[in-house]
Amino acid sequence: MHSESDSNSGTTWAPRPPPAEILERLEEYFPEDDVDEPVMDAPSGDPSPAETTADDTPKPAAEEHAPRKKSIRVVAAERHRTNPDSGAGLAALRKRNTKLWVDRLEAAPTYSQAGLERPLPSTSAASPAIARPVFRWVRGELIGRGSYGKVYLGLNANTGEMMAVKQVEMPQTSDDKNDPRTITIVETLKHESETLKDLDHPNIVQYLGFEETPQFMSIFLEYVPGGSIASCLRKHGRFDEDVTMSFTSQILSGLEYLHSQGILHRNLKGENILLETSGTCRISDFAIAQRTDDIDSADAHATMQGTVFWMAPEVIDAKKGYNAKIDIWSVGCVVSEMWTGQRPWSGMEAMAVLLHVYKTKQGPPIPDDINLSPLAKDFRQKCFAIQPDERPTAAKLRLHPYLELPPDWEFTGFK
Ligand SMILES: Nc1ncnc2c1ncn2[C@@H]1O[C@H](COP(=O)(O)OP(=O)(O)OP(=O)(O)O)[C@@H](O)[C@H]1O
Repeated sequence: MHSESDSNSGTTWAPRPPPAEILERLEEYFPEDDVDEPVMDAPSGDPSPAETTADDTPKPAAEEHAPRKKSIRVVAAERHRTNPDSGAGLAALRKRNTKLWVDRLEAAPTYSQAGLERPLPSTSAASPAIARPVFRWVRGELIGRGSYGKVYLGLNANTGEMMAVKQVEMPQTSDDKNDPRTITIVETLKHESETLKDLDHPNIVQYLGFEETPQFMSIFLEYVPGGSIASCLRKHGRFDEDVTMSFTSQILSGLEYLHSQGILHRNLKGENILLETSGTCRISDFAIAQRTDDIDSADAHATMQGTVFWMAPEVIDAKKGYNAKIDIWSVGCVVSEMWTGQRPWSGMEAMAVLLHVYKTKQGPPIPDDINLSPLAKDFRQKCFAIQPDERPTAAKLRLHPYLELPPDWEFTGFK
């Protein structure tokens, strides 16, 4: 088994293994299943899901009744050959194809190889009437752990696509079923699924599906191999300015989209921004995201939610409510992380920060040895304006001259 630290044996800077490496050592990353056992139906001429269109043309009888069996390794290798992981454009295309494939299965569910397949109930808990879609998947090694669940590597055995599977255990005993913490954990994952399921943007982690079995509730997400901004800062130290500018623009682009959908993220921090090896940022962790009818007006029922070091003053003093501008403050904190290589308010305990921000309404300081340009200082000031209304929207902040990069700039990894 691989730990987070030893799984980076490839040539990439990314702390998680890239799909090509996983493919090479599939049996190590998916130890719970026999990846070489021929199990997947593979009628001759079956197109890869990425090429699949709604083709109802009847097949010759001989072809229809002569299924071959393929192993998961073969399916995954075929997928990787036709669609190697490379860049946001392809990734976006791949995401839509995966969704299509699930829809297609929904229309014609097949239940065959026991043990390998796990039936998916409706992608929406609120619409139980929909036929249960199926895709067969296998669970691999643990790649992350959060306060609400565990995240595993997963493989869609129908398409060969790598996934991240965020799972929580379903309560089994009557004590568990009445335990408020267990109930919260399950409800939180359902809430995250509901929030993510309709989102589609290159800077938001792509949702692929939802499953509930008697043992587990799971959501399927696109596998993002680069780790988080926070883990890359821990590994490589503070980023070069152009990388910080690029990542900030992308975070703001994802946030502009989220706000346009009436969603407040409420927990933006370096740990929750995942990276593709191409340098594409994906906002993740929608556990406490909130839908609102009007992102500009302060919600009277707002509660103190989020992670203290990234929290805006009006979240700490939530009596008057807050609006989407709390996410802009948090963006300022994430940019501080990238400038300094440290979490905001480094060296201070949560309670002290809470009191300090409540009293002073100031953003986290930048150490003296870090010289910010006048444009960077202006950007920072705008994020940490005390009055939420004086903070720019994500759409406006994205146009700040601090973020201007040469048009031919490309991410080439961390030094
Ligand atoms: N799509 C993904 N691809 C790769 N790794 C992922 C993916 N989603 C999550 N992870 C990993 O799993 C970890 C935990 O995920 P996540 O933050 O979503 O869980 P959580 O329980 O909501 O955490 P939190 O305590 O921050 O609320 C992440 O830090 C990341 O390392």
